Amino acid sequence: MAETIIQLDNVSVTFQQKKASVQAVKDVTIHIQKGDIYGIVGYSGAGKSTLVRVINLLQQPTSGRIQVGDDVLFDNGQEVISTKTLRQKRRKIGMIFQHFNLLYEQTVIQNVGFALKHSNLDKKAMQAKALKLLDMVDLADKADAYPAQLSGGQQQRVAIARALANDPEILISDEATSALDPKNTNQILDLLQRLNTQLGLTVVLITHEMDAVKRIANRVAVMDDGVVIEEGSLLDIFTNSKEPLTKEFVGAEKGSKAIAALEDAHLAQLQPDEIALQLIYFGESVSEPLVVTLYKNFNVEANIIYSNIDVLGETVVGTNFVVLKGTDDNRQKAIDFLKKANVVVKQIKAGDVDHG
Ligand SMILES: Nc1ncnc2c1ncn2[C@@H]1O[C@H](COP(=O)(O)OP(=O)(O)OP(=O)(O)O)[C@@H](O)[C@H]1O
Repeated sequence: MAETIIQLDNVSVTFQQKKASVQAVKDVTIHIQKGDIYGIVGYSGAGKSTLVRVINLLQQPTSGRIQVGDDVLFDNGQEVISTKTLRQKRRKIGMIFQHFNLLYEQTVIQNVGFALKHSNLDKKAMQAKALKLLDMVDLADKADAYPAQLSGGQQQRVAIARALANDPEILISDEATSALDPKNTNQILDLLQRLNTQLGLTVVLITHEMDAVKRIANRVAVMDDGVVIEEGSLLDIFTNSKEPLTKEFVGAEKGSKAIAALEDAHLAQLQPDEIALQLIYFGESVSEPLVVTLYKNFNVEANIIYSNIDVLGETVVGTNFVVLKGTDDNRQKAIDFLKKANVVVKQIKAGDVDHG
């Protein structure tokens, strides 16, 4: 059974400034399961960084409850954990940022070793552990280099090795790929995914890039103006988003334009024996066999108006907008058949645009 590792309940953060107060986080509740790669998406200023900083109480909330693992850190407006336990707890929560925050006058291995200074390891064991961590991020050969001699992606990998020094259970990645080019971005994301699998590391991935989330996250929260406006599994968010901002992030706008075109071209002119549908399918089913099968088995013609294929993590997701033509009975049989084949079927009616 899934085990909740981060539990934020009704968390709010208000910054008091001289003249005004800023409510950066408003009554947010999210529960992150152990082993999740949990994406938090939103535009700049949405409150993402503030929200994740409350996880290890780098930011004190104004109200709400925070539990990490078995420990309640904050409740009823105050810290409910000793300073010592909080310090230990923080070591089990690694963080990486857009700017790598490395020590530039120290070598790569010294940078990683620095994070071990509170461990009980002697110098030799520290050295060995730092090297092992560098090996984990494929940088053992750069141990004696200086950060400035490394690419941005490599520097971020050093930061990841450092963040893993105290064997954390949670890694918070706050826009860690925002300063990197697409190739380095993907390498870092793939590394986070590998660490998630190999170490069972729970990853909280803050980003404004939906592509990053799409590549590795299994759950997603969308934030806007301090509020989590939508939350769900990656597939849900991509195939069944409700909020306009979520749709904007997942690029469903493209789909909605297709629906608009569909409306213009077809919806107004649908014949009594026609129906317009949006079909979403996962994995192997592809449009061609579908069209043939519907015709062969049910004597229903399927006219594909728009088709798109996306890759979400390991899953291929296809979206088709089609017009089915056939008798009422046969169309219904075709729809039943599609649903049985795990295709999500949504009817599109004029004036009732479902962006999906
Ligand atoms: N220490 C602070 N004092 C006052 N206001 C703050 C403070 N930190 C953040 N804010 C405000 O809180 C809001 C949320 O900021 P936050 O950095 O959490 O957003 P974000 O989604 O992480 O954006 P970004 O990616 O740009 O950092 C913003 O309006 C910001 O100006």
